[in-house]
Amino acid sequence: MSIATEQSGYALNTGAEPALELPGKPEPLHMRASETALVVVDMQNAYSTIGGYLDRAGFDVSSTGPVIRQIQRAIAAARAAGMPVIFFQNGWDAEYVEAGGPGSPNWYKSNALKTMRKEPELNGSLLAKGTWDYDLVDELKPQAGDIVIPKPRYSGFFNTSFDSILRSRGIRNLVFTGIATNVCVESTLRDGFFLEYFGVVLADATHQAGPEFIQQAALYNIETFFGWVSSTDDFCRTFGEAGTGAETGAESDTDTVQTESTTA
Ligand SMILES: C/C(=C/NC(N)=O)C(=O)O
Repeated sequence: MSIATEQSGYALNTGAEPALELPGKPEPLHMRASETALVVVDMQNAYSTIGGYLDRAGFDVSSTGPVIRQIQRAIAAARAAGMPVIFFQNGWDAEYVEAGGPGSPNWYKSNALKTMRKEPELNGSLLAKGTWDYDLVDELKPQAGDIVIPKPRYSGFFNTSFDSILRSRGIRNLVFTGIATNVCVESTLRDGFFLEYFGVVLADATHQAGPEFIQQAALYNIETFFGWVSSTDDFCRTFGEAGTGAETGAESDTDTVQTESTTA
């Protein structure tokens, strides 16, 4: 069985662009580049660099290097195919107002907030806008034409402009990369599922927060209940590998769409 995500009579689709088959589990998907976005979830120092939040909170981030390289390849392919690349950046204002206080479950469940309460000297340094921890990693800087969306909670749909950005562009398919598979990637893909978006994870371009079996559990959940699982190779082969990805590290804020986050 295969799934065709194109809709007949869709306003922004002239029908001239063929739907391409992306291999995946439990079955391949048929999608047009013009109806698809590559989503790069929270590739910040906090989540993938030694000394960042996850590392300080006791999670293993020692094997995120290959994930960064796969994301570079996926970004290069998406840009070459004319597909929007949407970067999420997770975190809050410097005073943590957006994180929510004791009236918010986030105050109790965020391991960043918990770590800072345990080690007060870290206060202000984890996931705060304007800090190294909040910054996207050097290898994955947005370029002109990319979209950057700050988000205050695990799901990229919550209190952000994500849904409006997607709907205004006629995007129906979301191809996910980033960290962490079992937290922000899965949360965003799940919310997208409820909003009728087709979500695909490139397994080797994601990394979990927790032991390796958590990665497998998240992928099982996605493949079985909420979406599809594919690979960077398949994505690049389907949409056209473009270069090595080395050029994706070049920083350029010109023309990058930086959307506002709302206060939690
Ligand atoms: C644990 C965690 C995960 N974030 C993410 N980007 O998946 C956090 O933000 O505390």
